Amino acid sequence: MLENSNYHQVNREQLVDMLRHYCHVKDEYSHALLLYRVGDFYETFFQDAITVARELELYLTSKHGGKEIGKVPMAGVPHHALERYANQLLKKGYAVAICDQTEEAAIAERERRMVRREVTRVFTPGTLLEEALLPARENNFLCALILNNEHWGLAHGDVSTGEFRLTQAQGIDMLTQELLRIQPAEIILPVETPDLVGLLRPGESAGKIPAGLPIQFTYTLQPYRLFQGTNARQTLLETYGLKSLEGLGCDGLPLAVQAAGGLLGYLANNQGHYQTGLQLPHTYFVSEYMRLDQQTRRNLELTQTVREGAFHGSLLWAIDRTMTGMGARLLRRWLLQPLLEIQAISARLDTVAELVNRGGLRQRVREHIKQIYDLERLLGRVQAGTANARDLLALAASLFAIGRLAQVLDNVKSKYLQNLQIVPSELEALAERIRQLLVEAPPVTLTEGGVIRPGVDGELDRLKQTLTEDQNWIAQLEITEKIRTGIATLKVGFNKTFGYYISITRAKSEQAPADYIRKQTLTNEERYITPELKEREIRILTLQTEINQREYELFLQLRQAVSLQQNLIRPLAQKVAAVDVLAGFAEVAVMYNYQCPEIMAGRELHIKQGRHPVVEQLLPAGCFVPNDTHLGMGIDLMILTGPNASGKSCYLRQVGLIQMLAQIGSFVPLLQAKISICDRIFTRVGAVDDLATGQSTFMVEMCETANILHHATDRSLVLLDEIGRGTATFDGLAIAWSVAEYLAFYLKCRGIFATHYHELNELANTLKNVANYQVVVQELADQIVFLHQVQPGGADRSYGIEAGRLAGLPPVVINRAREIMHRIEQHSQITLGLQNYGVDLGNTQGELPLFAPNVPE
Ligand SMILES: Nc1ncnc2c1ncn2[C@@H]1O[C@H](COP(=O)(O)OP(=O)(O)OP(=O)(O)O)[C@@H](O)[C@H]1O
Repeated sequence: MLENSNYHQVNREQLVDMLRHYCHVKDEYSHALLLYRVGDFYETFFQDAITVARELELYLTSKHGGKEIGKVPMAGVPHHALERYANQLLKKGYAVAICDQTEEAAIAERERRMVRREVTRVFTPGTLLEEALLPARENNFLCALILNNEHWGLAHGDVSTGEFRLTQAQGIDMLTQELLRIQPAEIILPVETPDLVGLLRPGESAGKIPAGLPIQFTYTLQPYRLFQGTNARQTLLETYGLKSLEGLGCDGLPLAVQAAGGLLGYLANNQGHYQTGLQLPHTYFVSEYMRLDQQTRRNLELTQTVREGAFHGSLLWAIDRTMTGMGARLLRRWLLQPLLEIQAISARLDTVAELVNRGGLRQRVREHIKQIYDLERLLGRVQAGTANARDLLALAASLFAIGRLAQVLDNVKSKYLQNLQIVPSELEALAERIRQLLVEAPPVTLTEGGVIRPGVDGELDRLKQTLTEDQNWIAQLEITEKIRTGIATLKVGFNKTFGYYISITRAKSEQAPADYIRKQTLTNEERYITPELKEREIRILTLQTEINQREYELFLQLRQAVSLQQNLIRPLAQKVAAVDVLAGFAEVAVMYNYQCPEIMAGRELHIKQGRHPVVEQLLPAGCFVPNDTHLGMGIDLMILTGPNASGKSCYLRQVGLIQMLAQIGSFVPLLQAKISICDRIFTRVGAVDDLATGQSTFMVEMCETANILHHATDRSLVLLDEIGRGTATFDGLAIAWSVAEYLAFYLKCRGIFATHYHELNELANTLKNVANYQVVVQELADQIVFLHQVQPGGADRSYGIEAGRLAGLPPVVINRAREIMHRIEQHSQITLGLQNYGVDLGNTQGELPLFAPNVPE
């Protein structure tokens, strides 16, 4: 059977009709798995069957392919379980094309031909609209990317919400970081060679995509013509009915325009009758936001924890109190794109402050927001033509809820709240129209009637009136016929095959009047029709079809009316999302006693009694020990020492997270703060082998450190935890020392350097902008008590041996270690070198001093 797995190689002339058609469709959708409707199943054949059976753990069977051909592989899924199976395939990075029967099988059967089938939908990971396939609180982005040497253009859109953004910049590294921030479900790349067009699942793209791009995403290779300059520009202009691109802010960004054109072109080609509902694109620049590389996003555990990759325990988990999917998605974006402008941050902070100070207002705002559905996704379905009556009712209910929200905002002061004071009257009217038109609890399907209220459409009411009359006539028929025939057991019934009939028991069938036409004989009864009954029946069926059609028409008109207002609904949804996020910030601030930071230009970072936002929520209430931080005014670099598990890493991250929170416009976990804007936060935390790229722990550490030293500025915040641990002690110390020196002396960035090399405390003697801090512990006779307090001064020794003792190393090992330690300290060249290292760096201008090569005689 496996010899027939390649559909390209079978002789199509010899195939049975259906499989020939399958191959024909497959030619067009070769990049996707083709699920082909046959009766109650979606079947796959040839290689697709083998793949689907393997991926979904289905039974691989076979189908007769033709006399000369024999069996071909086949695997299928029941039609009602399509979404579930398609979802599994999509998660594994496949595209799935659905080829449906587009007419009643009975019609084709009657005409003795094959039932008509065509592809009605292509699911690709980045073009999903189906609610069941999408995570509610995260975006599902489709990216399009074009490279021109070092320059690149990037467009990303979410067809389920309508968001669409463009940018252009330089440098593959920056592009990679941007992709890692967006976490696209699918990336479209142009290729010149037509036979390469297709889909590369995660991990399959190595060597097939430009070097340096991350390979963990799904890439869809598409013909270059979609991206070609004039084509792309034309696609953009036509899609949005524009004359020029000037208003979009991307006119001078040819690569961004090409990427956007490529993305729209791909959607147009792939979405069958579904339309793209992407809103007008918004142009942004990476430089508008604080730059965070993937390493820092990961180390600060912004959206997931390092160890388990879990949401629980991440910063997002700690601060997300949003109540709508729109708010949750916006918060994620804000978190990964902290702001750089004081004014913009202050606008958010002012709103949070107002909602913190006015508790009643905050509660009312949140109450109303809770009643608002995911307007962005509802609108996405409206645009795609998949929204049903329930969706429109949810949309109307949301618009009403926004109206009520507007009313509680009548005397607010902050910008974000004022933005929601007025709901456009067109939208109020639209919500009213939806409510008046649709019944309260409509069915999911749209073509079987029962959707539109009585009294809203004269035509529909007239049809329904006639239908009722006919139905009443039939209901009466039983009574009148009983009287006419004198048969008390006479009944009027209905079945799908014969329609309405008059039923008389066999015993009484003799008494049937002459105008009764016998239709069916059963064991105990005879069934009849009369010409008039048949006529009424035809009328009823026709009326029912007309009513359903009219209802559907009215619904489509209503959906169209909603669609026409998308330019009013979308911005309103975004305003609601922003208030949802900010009201969530206020809620967190009140719950955990966060304070408003004073945001400043310059380099100052003053934190009084700062706390780690996540650890404090994970520890029992009141257990977290707050600590101060002062950087940027005299002291730029803190050398932080302290025993294992004393809290160094926690403190380091806490400072980074407070800085982050301030720049996304949230209150911060501390007593008082002055926080200056950072251009970037860099982190080097812990050591994890990067097995994926085959780098050792130490090499990963060095690469990350090199990246920091190349890119940090005096406006950056650098958080380093344990540099130089993965090599020999002396190498490690030497590297740690020179890195710290470079940061403080050359770069003058603000930073914290946590280390077990207490020798680094010597640096503070030579560099004025370096200060020593330690996390203090209390040493009792047989144990160390962790106080988690950060205090000025350096630890004069490390506590590694102590930690070993607490962990249960045998006493003989511990004692021997102490002895060795003592001897090393006495004879160490490092100690001697540091002791003799006497250049006053504080007075040195612009030159980095050299170590005195002070080897003892
Ligand atoms: N300020 C604090 N208040 C209360 N508990 C804290 C505080 N800081 C840290 N802890 C607790 O101490 C534990 C150890 O902290 P952390 O991992 O930061 O230590 P460390 O000094 O970096 O250790 P190592 O040097 O072994 O990496 C944390 O998991 C946390 O539960």
